Amino acid sequence: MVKSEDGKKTRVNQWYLIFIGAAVALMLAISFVPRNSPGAMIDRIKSCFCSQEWLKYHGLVEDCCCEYETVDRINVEVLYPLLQQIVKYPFFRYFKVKLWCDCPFWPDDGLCHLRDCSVCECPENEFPESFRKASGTGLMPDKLVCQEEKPEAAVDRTVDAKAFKGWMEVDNPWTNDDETDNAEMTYVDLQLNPERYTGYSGPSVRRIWDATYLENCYNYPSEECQEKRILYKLISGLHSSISIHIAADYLLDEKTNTWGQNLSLMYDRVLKHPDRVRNLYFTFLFALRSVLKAKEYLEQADYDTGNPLDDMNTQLSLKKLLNDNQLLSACPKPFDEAKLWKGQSGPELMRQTQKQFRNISALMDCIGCEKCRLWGKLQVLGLGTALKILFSVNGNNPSAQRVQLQRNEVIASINLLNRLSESVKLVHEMGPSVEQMFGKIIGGPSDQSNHRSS
Ligand SMILES: Cc1cc2nc3c(=O)[nH]c(=O)nc-3n(C[C@H](O)[C@H](O)[C@H](O)COP(=O)(O)OP(=O)(O)OC[C@H]3O[C@@H](n4cnc5c(N)ncnc54)[C@H](O)[C@@H]3O)c2cc1C
Repeated sequence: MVKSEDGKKTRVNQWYLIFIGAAVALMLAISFVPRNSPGAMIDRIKSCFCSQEWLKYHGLVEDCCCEYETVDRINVEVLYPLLQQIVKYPFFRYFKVKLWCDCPFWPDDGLCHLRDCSVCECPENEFPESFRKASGTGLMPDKLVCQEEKPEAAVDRTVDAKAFKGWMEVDNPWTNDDETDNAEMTYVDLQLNPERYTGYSGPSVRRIWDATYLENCYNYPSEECQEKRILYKLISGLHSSISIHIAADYLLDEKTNTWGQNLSLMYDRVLKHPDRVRNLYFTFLFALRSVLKAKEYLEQADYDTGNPLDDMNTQLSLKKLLNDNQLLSACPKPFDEAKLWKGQSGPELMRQTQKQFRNISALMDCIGCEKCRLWGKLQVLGLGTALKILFSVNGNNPSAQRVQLQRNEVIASINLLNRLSESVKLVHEMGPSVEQMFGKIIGGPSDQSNHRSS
């Protein structure tokens, strides 16, 4: 009896010890999950996160006709998946761009004014025959380009030579570049050159952003005028999107070439500043409105690149996006352009703003990193095209002139919309937890212990 009582006690003690052991093991396991791994941290935070903070992004997006919650929903359910498909088709992959940097503002910069300051391309005889054929459309002349040294900043110029057919050539009054085909133009495959961290930083790029904000939008925020505010918000929204892409695809370890997310950078540059997040949503809705307004033109445009199946799918996917019931009923007019340029000073204000935006477009030629210049030019052309669509065409007046777009403008508009859609999705999905992590738990913006900032 006693023996069996003892045995019972021993068994109870054993179970007790096993239980304690398991609990200790579990606690140790939890504490050894890499605390600095962003994924692990986000999961831990998600479990105790209260979404109150994120409520600051709710209701109508300022100056727009659509709510934050609706934007997030239609983006995740409609826009993002369709745009991701569309930009991979040949028509939207190849962008024509002048990569030389002829900075018209500060020729003594030392970075950008020299045409022979960097990469030499392969001699013609080393270049595949099929690519050489495309040189008639401007593939090869850009032999020497300027850029800072980082290898990740260089543009990969490999293209599919079948993809080029002529389109209408009409000038865009909002942009600086002459978009017509000429010897300085290069075709670039955007899929080979993702917008991501390039290591481009320092005083030369600061000068460009400063010039963009200070010289062109210097009156903001005291400026009362809505039109000026809108130009500022477009640039700020684009800036947020560029920063989100840098943070989302960052070179975490140069030695091992490890790429990943830099959450502290995402927080410091964008999420910490609610106005920058709001401007991102604004710019997204502005770009979306312009694409929806050009629906008729986009549905009928010629997407022929010599790849019949891809070209048919390009048109079908675009039609699906432009006619999506969920999108059109949730957010029929994302932005109301008819409110602008009213009153006596309207036309003069429009001329001024157009000139300012052309300056911003010209500033892209001062960017001392090829890949940044490529995406800077594409997205500024996308914004210029949105401005052209919204303000050169009067949608309520059937006799008004129909919008005429160049092929490159269409490519820029859709790729810009896709970039903004990616950024909005990232901010929506990661914003609350990243904000909680860096704003509260770690102790604020100055904490850089997890990642190196550029
Ligand atoms: C057109 C363009 C494209 C670029 N593309 C790339 C790229 O693809 N990859 C890459 O690695 N680098 C790119 N860069 C460089 C990048 O944008 C930063 O300039 C660089 O990483 C240095 O960042 P920073 O910390 O100095 O802050 P920056 O981003 O340069 O910001 C400078 C200042 O502008 C203000 N500011 C910042 N964000 C906003 C905002 N959203 N709204 C209003 N004001 C703001 C702040 O006062 C900030 O201190 C690009 C630059 C330009 C001009």
